[in-house]
Amino acid sequence: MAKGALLFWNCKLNFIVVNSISALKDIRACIVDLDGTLIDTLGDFEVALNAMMAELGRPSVNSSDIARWVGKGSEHLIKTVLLNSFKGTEALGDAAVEELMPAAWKHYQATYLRINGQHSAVFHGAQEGLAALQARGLPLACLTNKPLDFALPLLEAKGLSGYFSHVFGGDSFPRKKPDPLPLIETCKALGTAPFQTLMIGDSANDAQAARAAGCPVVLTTYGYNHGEPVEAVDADGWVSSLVDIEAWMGETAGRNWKS
Ligand SMILES: O=C(O)COP(=O)(O)O
Ligand SMILES: [Mg+2]
Repeated sequence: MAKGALLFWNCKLNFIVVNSISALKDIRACIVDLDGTLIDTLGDFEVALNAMMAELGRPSVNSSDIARWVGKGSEHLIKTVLLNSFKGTEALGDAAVEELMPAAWKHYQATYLRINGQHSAVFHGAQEGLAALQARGLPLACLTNKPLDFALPLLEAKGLSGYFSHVFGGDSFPRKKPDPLPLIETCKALGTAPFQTLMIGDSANDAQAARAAGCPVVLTTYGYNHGEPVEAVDADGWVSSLVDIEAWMGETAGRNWKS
């Protein structure tokens, strides 16, 4: 977190930390990440990955490791889990993992699609936060590294689909976050310039992609940031609940900030 950042507490004791108020002045649309920002999906990942590991005769994986590895899409997650699976001292090398990938993906996808959303929960304040941004007239897009076939039914099952004019997944564009391409393409779909389009995410992936695309970025303090403190990531601000973001935009006039 930058020195001189401003800290604002609201009456519900959520908090907001702001590095750059000017970055949030001209926001005309928002891009919202999914896993770790809107929905706590660790339970779904754990069930799908462990069903896959059982099918492949590999040891199970725990949710704290998954929290460190999630965020760069399914293929990256499956490979990381396989590369870090040990039977005693026996580990899988890169070639063995590559060979297992088609079967691993088939098992993972089958279970994920079957249990999608059953072990996941919308984060406190996320739905209210989307509603407040929508009520302000801001078009919203969901941009996740999750495959689109996983993201669409999950948003539907959790009652969040209606907030988004567009939903893009990790397979919607040739490259995923932290590459800026998905953000640039999402801005085009929203019809706003990157500097007018706020990225709301939970990890360095979202922030790096936003910086490279020229979008302002706010991060949540509660998601999955590869096991690293999210406050150390280069961003324009941090929130403990999405419910506060809309108020924060209004807050740039007549604000009640504390240093
Ligand atoms: O890597 C994933 O599957 C999900 O990542 P997200 O944080 O971009 O939604
Ligand atoms: Mg995320």
